[in-house]
Amino acid sequence: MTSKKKLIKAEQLEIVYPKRKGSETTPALQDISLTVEEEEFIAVIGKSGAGKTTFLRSLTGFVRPSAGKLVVNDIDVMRTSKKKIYELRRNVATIYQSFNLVERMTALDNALCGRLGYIGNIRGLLGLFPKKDKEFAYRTLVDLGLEDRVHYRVDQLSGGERQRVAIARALVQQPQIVLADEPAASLDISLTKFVLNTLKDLNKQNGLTVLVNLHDIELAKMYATRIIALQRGRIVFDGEPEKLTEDLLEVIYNEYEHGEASKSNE
Ligand SMILES: Nc1ncnc2c1ncn2[C@@H]1O[C@H](COP(=O)(O)OP(=O)(O)OP(=O)(O)O)[C@@H](O)[C@H]1O
Repeated sequence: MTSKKKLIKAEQLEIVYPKRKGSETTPALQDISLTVEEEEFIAVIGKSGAGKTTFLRSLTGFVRPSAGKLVVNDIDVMRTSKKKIYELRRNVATIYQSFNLVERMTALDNALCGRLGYIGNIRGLLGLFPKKDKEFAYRTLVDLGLEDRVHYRVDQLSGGERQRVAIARALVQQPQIVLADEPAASLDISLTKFVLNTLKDLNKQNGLTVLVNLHDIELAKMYATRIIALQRGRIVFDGEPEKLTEDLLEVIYNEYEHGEASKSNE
């Protein structure tokens, strides 16, 4: 049996954001040690502010770790050159909570942006994408149910349609890893499942590695083969979904309520 490639290796990773006026500096992430192998489908869960987005952003060098070690796709994110970071971002696509689309461009042109890492910004700005890239972007939008929206400007699309354009752009990139930050946020449940099914199919059929931040525990359990739970920047669970107990979920999601309750009982 061939062993799977380790795509992400984090060792005692710590991330501290610069201090804001009048606030204390507490690490957004601390003591994060984990390994992600190719073809995993991981859901990252935790309360708002637990560090989920920070973790995903660190994987493509958008947030710089303060301590520890982080290697993604054989690139040491903390010590590498800008050129290598761009190379990394070509192989690791991100679907953002806020989509990050170019509003005045069409769905097709936004999807084509997924090819920029391959042809360069200048050719991209001039729209000099190879025919096969254009066909691929078109097909991907059609597969995501946007056939009659391909030539619409993004600012004319609904939230769910924009989300699908953002997914198309990520898939057109043909990445090894997809990071999805709360892809369910602006979608109704049937569209959410459609998006997660799409990622799951690519995970199973093409070996795509997926890390997805999810608020919805039921969806996390339904789709992921591994769940990582964060609480105040630390990993409090990392394992198979069936091992995540109700008791632990209660601790992770109701910590503040319990804190308040215990204070009022003092
Ligand atoms: N740019 C920033 N500057 C300073 N602090 C930040 C910044 N971004 C996030 N934080 C802080 O880091 C912590 C983790 O935030 P993060 O956005 O990673 O959490 P999250 O689990 O993704 O939350 P949500 O589910 O609400 O998106 C929070 O305390 C947040 O206030």
